[in-house]
Amino acid sequence: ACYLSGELDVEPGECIKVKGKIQSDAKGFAVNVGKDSSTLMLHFNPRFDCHGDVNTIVCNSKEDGVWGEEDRKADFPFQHGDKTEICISFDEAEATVKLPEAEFKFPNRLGMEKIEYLAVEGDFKVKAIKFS
Ligand SMILES: CCCO[C@@H]1O[C@H](CO)[C@@H](O[C@@H]2O[C@H](CO)[C@H](O)[C@H](OCc3cn(Cc4cccc(C#CCN)c4)nn3)[C@H]2O)[C@H](O)[C@H]1NC(C)=O
Repeated sequence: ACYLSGELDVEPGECIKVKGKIQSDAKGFAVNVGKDSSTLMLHFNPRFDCHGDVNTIVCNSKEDGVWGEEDRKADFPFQHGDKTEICISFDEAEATVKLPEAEFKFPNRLGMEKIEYLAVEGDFKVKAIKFS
């Protein structure tokens, strides 16, 4: 897992680019952004085969340690072993996850005004993280 926490200050309109490689035997991985590990604007969790889900992206928020309502996306633009770049940005209404060939939206349920915490977990090898 790779965590950057507490010292980030990503504001609306700015983006976090996480570049890396999905492991060839990946079961799943997650990119979490928010205030800290208990307060997440977005838990972006592509599942190849875990928790009973196959090739499904599960998104959720977390408020004071309590998960919100899950949002399962229709598209699954990932394959084992893929190199990819995940760009996360947000505004007062929603978070946007831009991938090379897909884009997902998730409501900014907590009305967060900045991202101070980033964590990448699971079967994803981080090559670079850029803020722009
Ligand atoms: C049908 C009745 C029951 O319903 C199920 O109930 C489960 C428990 O609530 C939910 O699952 C939880 O869902 C939550 C989002 O909502 C979260 O993803 C949370 O995981 C947090 C978490 C993150 N990490 C780190 C990490 C991340 C990714 C990869 C790895 C790896 C690896 C090495 N191969 C490790 N560890 N734990 C998950 O447990 C299911 O979706 C839900 N299913 C449905 C259909 O509703």
